Amino acid sequence: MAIGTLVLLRHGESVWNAQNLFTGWVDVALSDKGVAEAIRGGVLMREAGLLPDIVHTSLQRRAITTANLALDSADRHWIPVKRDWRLNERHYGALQGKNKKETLAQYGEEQFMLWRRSYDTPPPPIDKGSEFSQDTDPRYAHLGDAAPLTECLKDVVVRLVPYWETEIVPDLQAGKTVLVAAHGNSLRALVKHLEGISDEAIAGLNIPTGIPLRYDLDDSLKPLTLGGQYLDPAAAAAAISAVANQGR
Ligand SMILES: O=C(O)[C@@H](CO)OP(=O)(O)O
Repeated sequence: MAIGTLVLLRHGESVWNAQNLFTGWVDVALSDKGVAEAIRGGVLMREAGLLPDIVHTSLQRRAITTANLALDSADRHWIPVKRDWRLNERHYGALQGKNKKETLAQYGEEQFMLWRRSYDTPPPPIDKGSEFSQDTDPRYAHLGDAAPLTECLKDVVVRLVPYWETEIVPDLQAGKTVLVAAHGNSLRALVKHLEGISDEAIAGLNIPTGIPLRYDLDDSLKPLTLGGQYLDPAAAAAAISAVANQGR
């Protein structure tokens, strides 16, 4: 059977995206704009005839709500769903809850970009028990000491690729159209793996909120079109530069 189609969807704008705060594992809701983006994402899928057979989401509200809204407007609200922490946003450590602009002003451009976009420099770990820590969150209790207190993108690749291989690839190999509703950095990690992007070049890749990104794959799961295809390329281009310039 031919390999199925992969559709990546970053959640719609969250209330913390709107306030320019580092978010990571903090479970914030979509903003009104994010709700509209999610609904439109589903309309774009429906108009493109790209109808998911199964959806994979993180354990975070902004991705789950986005998937629900998008699938509802695509009339695919009834498909099976799998959720896993491995699709979560990168844990942003002690930066969670901090304003990006203030962090840039306090630490300078080099440190700020090292924390945001370097492949292997994690922010300082979050203190357990602090306001924006998830160490007592029941949805991560099964992780025990393996629950991260901070992550760099490399850490996300390490936890995400096994989920890709064991849970998502079999769905694609069964010929399904697979929607992955996740986050800016977990999707950057997945695209890095899919396209074999170098540790340096991945710093320049940003993913916009709420615009489905289609990947057609060959038999060895390599993308037929590098970069995939956004269902609204003009909106994606504008939103990508806005993500890149956050903090400024
Ligand atoms: O704050 C976050 O969790 C992420 C995504 O919104 O931010 P950034 O793009 O700065 O990695």
